[in-house]
Amino acid sequence: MAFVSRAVRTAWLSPRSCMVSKRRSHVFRSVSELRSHRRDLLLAGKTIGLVPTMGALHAGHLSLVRRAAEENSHVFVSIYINPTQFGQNEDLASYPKTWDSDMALLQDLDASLKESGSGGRVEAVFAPTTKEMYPTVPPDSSLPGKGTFVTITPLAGLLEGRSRPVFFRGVATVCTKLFNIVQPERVYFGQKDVQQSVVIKRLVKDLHMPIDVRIISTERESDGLAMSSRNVYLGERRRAVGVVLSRALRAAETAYKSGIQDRDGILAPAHAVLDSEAALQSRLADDESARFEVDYISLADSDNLEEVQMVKPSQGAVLSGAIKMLPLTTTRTDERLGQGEDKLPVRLIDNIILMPKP
Ligand SMILES: Nc1ncnc2c1ncn2[C@@H]1O[C@H](COP(=O)(O)OP(=O)(O)OP(=O)(O)O)[C@@H](O)[C@H]1O
Ligand SMILES: CC(C)(CO)[C@@H](O)C(=O)[O-]
Ligand code: BAL
Repeated sequence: MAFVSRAVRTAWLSPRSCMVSKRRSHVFRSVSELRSHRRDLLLAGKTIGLVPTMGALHAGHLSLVRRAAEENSHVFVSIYINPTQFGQNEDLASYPKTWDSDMALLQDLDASLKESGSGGRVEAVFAPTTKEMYPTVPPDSSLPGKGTFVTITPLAGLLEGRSRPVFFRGVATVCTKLFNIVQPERVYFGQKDVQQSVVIKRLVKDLHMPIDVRIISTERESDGLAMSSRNVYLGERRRAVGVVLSRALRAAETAYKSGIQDRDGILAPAHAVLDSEAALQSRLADDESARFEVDYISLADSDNLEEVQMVKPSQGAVLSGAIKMLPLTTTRTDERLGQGEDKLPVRLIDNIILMPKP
């Protein structure tokens, strides 16, 4: 049954929460209420797994929550679209918000955890206001920017950081805040955002945070596209072409698995897949093509994400990439468009870990 704390809290309002078989869970908006509840749980000997998210939940997020429930008695999910990680020309304003379905998904998952009778529960959602998260000065996405920030160099400037210069400063800062507020035993992040996972591990190590960082494998659509909240921007045409990134990385992985260790030998098949798809799209008419730009294809060291020329079989490496699906210039009335009618560019990222070989 639900833990009763002194904290003021809001029961989830979905009609499903009225069903007897479901447990009451809590939504915290303020730091002080959450802390009070967390203290009670600590005194009761409970363990907390935190899953930080920006909402618009999908099966990838749920796999993190499920793992957290296997390893902790209580799971906290944060839902907060953090402004400081969005550059000034990025999609902060249009980032998908699906609060009701997020709550329903978490509640259904909690009900199935209860039914299975094993593991922890989805205890609480932390959905703070921006004033609560940035109490002193309004969040700033400019460089150098005003505020209290956590920066991790040079790691945060590589790969994603080259195209999104404030991204990891924002992520490291907001995660430090979340970790300080929730004080979880364990935190759960997705492999899909591989550089983010390396940044978080570094943050926890360098700032001596007593937290275990767990990285959970990427959930994919049946054709291989990595699930992502931003996929809702992809209508059917861009969605079909977007899988090219995953195909390209798989081709490179196949080369590695066949025994190739040098950078060019591993990456050439990935570039061949991307070039051939780009050529195909450029031959199609504007109302049939979905064009994209390749930001990077990287073969890097798994600890510091510096590019490598050779993969040492004993160490493996990280193969990662990013492409930008360009807005459609001409749409047809007979096609299904994405959120925003395919007028927004969409950045897709993906990666594969090249495992060390025995
Ligand atoms: N397909 C996935 N499989 C496993 N974990 C995922 C997947 N997608 C996202 N995550 C993880 O969920 C957490 C929250 O991510 P976030 O809310 O930004 O969702 P997202 O799908 O990555 O959205 P975005 O489109 O912003 O990249 C992160 O740790 C992220 O790595
Ligand atoms: C970790 C995170 C919740 C920080 O805002 C975000 O970057 C995300 O959802 O991956
Ligand atoms: N999934 C990482 C959050 C972002 O891209 O802003």
